[in-house]
Amino acid sequence: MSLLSVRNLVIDYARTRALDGADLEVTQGETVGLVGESGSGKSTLGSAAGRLLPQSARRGEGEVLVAGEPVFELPATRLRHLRRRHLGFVFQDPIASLDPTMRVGAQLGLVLGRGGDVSFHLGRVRLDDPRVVRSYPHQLSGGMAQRVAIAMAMATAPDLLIADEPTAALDSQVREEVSNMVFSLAAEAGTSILWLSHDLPAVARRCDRVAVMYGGRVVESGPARQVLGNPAHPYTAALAGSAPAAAAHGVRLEPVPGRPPVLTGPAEGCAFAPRCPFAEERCEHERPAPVRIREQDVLCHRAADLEGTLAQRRSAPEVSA
Ligand SMILES: Nc1ncnc2c1ncn2[C@@H]1O[C@H](COP(=O)(O)OP(=O)(O)OP(=O)(O)O)[C@@H](O)[C@H]1O
Ligand code: NI
Repeated sequence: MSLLSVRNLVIDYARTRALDGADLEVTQGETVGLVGESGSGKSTLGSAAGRLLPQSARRGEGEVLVAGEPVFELPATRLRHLRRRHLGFVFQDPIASLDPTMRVGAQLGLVLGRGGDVSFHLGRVRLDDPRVVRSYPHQLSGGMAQRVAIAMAMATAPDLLIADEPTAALDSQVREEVSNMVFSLAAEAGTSILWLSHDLPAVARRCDRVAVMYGGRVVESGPARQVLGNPAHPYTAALAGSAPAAAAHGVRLEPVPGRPPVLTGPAEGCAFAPRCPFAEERCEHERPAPVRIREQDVLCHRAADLEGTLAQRRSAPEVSA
């Protein structure tokens, strides 16, 4: 069953078009990596799932269903219920997501409600030290604060956890530990994960499926190893081709020559066309409709012609970093 269903979602911030018709499905129990360069719309899509967008955001078209409920149409009480029962969020900056004026134990206690076992939930993220319960967020290291945030997000065993680069700000040793924690807690609870990330190798290792964003749309999605190992979209091929090198140097992905678009309205054609080595005339003027290539859903006019050629092209000079 589809737990999260995003259909043709259009989101604008004043003059910036952040989502330009994004589609995404997450089913029960699966882990989905959401990848793409900075500004491609990952955070906007993740936040839209809980209608947690900033005030300035406007939904133009499309819908978001969580457990079948239309998130943007719900009255406040049902929306609160949905967020509390079905969704969990963790963000990049754990300190900012915690209340600075409240001790950790008290915050977790609020989420758990009466009779909730605070030390049990802290124990699950290996923070059994009683001093943690009495600490204020700023007294914790980044890794500890993120574990508190994870304990809070997972305390209610949500159906879906949306994790927006929760390890990006952490040291590399802590990063692996925190990722392991999220994925094992979610597996135990049967929680699906939408994992927003720049770390392609980690997504390939951990996620069942991956969705690749470009210019506010999901341009390719499918089984993670298929999509990243045998891409059907030229953008995925470029991204996957340079990922290991980029990850090894600990830098954020900057894989494809040229700059990603900043849209101010609907893209006229394929947003990747100006950077695409395979673009034809129609790519500039016609918006690509989804096509199915093997196990992948792809937004590319040339996907069928290019089938089977992109995996080898990963080392070709025009698409590598
Ligand atoms: N609050 C905001 N106000 C105005 N524009 C915004 C706001 N948040 C995001 N944007 C713009 O919307 C587009 C999508 O941004 P978003 O943060 O969703 O991308 P992202 O893929 O999460 O990027 P990153 O990898 O850097 O986190 C970008 O052009 C960004 O500048
Ligand atoms: Ni983001």
